Amino acid sequence: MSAITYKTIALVGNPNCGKTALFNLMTGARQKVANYAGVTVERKVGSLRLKNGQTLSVVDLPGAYSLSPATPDEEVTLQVIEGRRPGEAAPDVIVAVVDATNLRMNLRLVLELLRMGRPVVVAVNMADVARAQGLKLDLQRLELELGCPVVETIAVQQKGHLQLVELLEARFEAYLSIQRPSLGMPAPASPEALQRDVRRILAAVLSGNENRGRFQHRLDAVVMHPVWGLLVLATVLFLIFQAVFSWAAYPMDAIKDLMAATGEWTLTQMPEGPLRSLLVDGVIAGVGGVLVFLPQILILFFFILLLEDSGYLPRAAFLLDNVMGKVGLSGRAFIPLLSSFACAIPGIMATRTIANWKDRLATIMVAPLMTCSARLPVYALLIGAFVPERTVGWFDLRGLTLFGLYVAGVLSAMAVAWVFKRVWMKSSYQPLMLELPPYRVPSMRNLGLGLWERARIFMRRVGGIIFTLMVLLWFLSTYPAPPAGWTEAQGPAILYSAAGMMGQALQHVFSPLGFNWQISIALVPGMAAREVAVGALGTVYSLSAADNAMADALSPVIAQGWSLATAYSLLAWFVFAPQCLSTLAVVRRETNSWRYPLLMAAYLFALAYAAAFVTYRTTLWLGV
Ligand SMILES: Nc1nc2c(ncn2[C@@H]2O[C@H](COP(=O)(O)OP(=O)(O)OP(=O)(O)O)[C@@H](O)[C@H]2O)c(=O)[nH]1
Ligand SMILES: [Mg+2]
Repeated sequence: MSAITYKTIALVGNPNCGKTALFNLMTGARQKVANYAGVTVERKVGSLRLKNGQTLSVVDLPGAYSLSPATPDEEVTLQVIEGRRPGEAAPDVIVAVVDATNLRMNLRLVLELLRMGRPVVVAVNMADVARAQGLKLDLQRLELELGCPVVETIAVQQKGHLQLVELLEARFEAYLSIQRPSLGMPAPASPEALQRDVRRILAAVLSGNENRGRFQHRLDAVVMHPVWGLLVLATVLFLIFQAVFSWAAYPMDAIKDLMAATGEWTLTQMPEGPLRSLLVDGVIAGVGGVLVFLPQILILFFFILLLEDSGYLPRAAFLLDNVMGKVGLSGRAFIPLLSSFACAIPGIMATRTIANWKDRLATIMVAPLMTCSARLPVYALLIGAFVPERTVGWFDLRGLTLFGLYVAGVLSAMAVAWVFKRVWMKSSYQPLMLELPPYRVPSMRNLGLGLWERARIFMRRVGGIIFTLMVLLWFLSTYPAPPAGWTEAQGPAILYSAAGMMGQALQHVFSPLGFNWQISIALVPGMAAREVAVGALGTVYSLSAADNAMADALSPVIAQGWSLATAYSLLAWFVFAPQCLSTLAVVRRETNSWRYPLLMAAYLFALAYAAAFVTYRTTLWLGV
C-alpha cells in the first residue's frame, strides 16, 4: 500500500451527530459520548494506525452549527480548523460528520467547509437509524453534488468506521492528487444561499418516507408536560437516591469486611512499630475508609449515564427553563449544572456551551454547590452513622436524607444565582434554544465503558492524592512522639503530634460550629479533595484508639463520639465549603482571572461557616 501524505484529520460536524463515538472507534479512546448537544467542549487528539504502518493523528472537536461561532466551544472548533491555535497547524483533512437523519441542518456546515477550499471527506453517520426510519440516500449522487468523497458510518457498531478508514487509507490520496474544479465562491455564502443549495441537494439525493416514531411524540407529551413532566423528573431523581443506599449495602459491606480482615491480618503478621501503624492506621483505615464508597458512586453514575444516553436531559432542561429563568440562570445552564453532580470540573467546562458571558459566569459560580460525587463518601458516612436504617412509608430514611442534601445544594445554588444576577451582573432573559435529540435506548457498551472509566478515575484518586495525603497525615499525626513518661491516661499520643497541635489550635475557629479537634484536623487535608476528609477521620480515630488494636469501622466510632448537632453541622459545612483545589484551578482557567476563583472560595467559605453555625445552634436548641 502506498504511503499517504496527510497526517492529521479533524472530525467536524453539528453537535450530537456522533463525532466522538466515531473518534473512539477510530482511536480506541474513551471520550465521553452522550445523547445531547454539547458533550464535547474541548479538542481531543488520538491516533489511528493504518495498515501500511503509518499513523494518522485524529482530532475530535466540539460540535458546531456553523463556521460563525456563537459559543466558546464552537470558537474552539473554528480555531482548530483554521490553524489559529498556537503551535498547531490546521488539520490536513476534514472529516465532516453528518447525521443522516437530519441532513437539512447538517449539510449547511458541510457546504461551508467545502467553501473554505480544504480537503473534505463526508461521513454520513447514523446510517442505521436512517435506514430504520425508511430514509434512502443516494451516496453516489451526493458525492457528485458535493464534489468530495462520501462514506457511510455507524459509530455505535464495532466495524461502523471501517469504510471511512479504508477511504482515508486508499482512495483519498488519489482523489487529492486530481485537480478538482473549485466550487467557486470562496467567500462565505449568505444563509439564504446555503439554504437554497441544501434544498437542491436534498431533493436530488434523498428519497423514501420518513417515519419518525409516533412513540417519541407520545412520550414527549408526558415528559415535557408542565405538570406530569415535573412529576416524572422528581420521581426519577428520587428513585436514584433510594437506589444509591439500598443497592449499595451488600457490596459496601463486602469491601468493609475485606478491609477489616486485612487490618486484623496485618496486626497479627507484623511486629508492633511505626511501619505497622503506617499500614494499619494510615493506609488501611484512611484509604480503605474511602474505598468503601466505590459501589455508591458507581450506582449514582449508572443512573447519570442512563439519563445522558437516553436523550432525556435536554427535555428536563426545557421543563426547568422557566424556573431557572426566574433566578436568572439560562436554561442552558441545566446540563452543566447536572454534570456537576458528577464533578464540578466537567460541569464548569460544559458552561462553554452558554453564549452569554454573564449567564456563563453565573453558572460557573454556582456549579460547586451542586453535590459532586466526592461529597458522597462524606454524606454517606455521616448518614450511615447518625440516621437509623428505617423506612418511612415506602421510603428508606437514609435515601431520603441524602435526597434532602442534594436538594439543599440545588436550592442554595438557585438562591446564590438569584442574588448574583440581582446585585452584580444583570442580563436579560434569553430564550432557550436547545436541540431535542431523539430518544435512544442507551447503549450497553457505552454504559459499561462509562462505568469502567468512573471506577478508574475513583481508584486513581484513591491510589494517588488520597493515598499520598494519608501517608503524610500519618507522619504528621505520629510525630513528634509524646514526651518520655507519657501514659495513655494523659490522653492519646496524637495530641502531641504536629497534626494534633494544629487540630487543637484550629478547634478555636471551629468550636462555634461544634467541630472537635479530630474534625478540625481532617478538614485541613480535606481542602485538597473532599473525600480525603473521610480518610483523614479514619486515620485520626484509628491513631487515637485507646488500645493498640485498629479502631473499628469509622461509622460506629463517630456515632458514639459525636453529638447529633455536630454531625448535622458538618453536613451543612460540606454542602457549601469549597473543599476542592482543582475546581478553583479550573475556574481560574475558564475565566482567565484570579478574581472569580477567589470570590468563589470566599463566598463559599462564608456560607459554609454560617450554615454550619446555624445548623449547630438550631439542633442544640431543639435539644434533639
Ligand atoms: N444509532 C446510532 N447512534 C449513534 C451513532 N453515532 C452516534 N450515536 C449516538 O448519538 C449520540 C451522540 O454521539 P456523540 O458521539 O456524543 O456525538 P458528538 O457529535 O460527539 O456530540 P457533541 O460532542 O455534543 O458535539 C450518542 O447517544 C451516541 O450513542 C450511530 O451511528 N448510530
Ligand atoms: Mg463529542
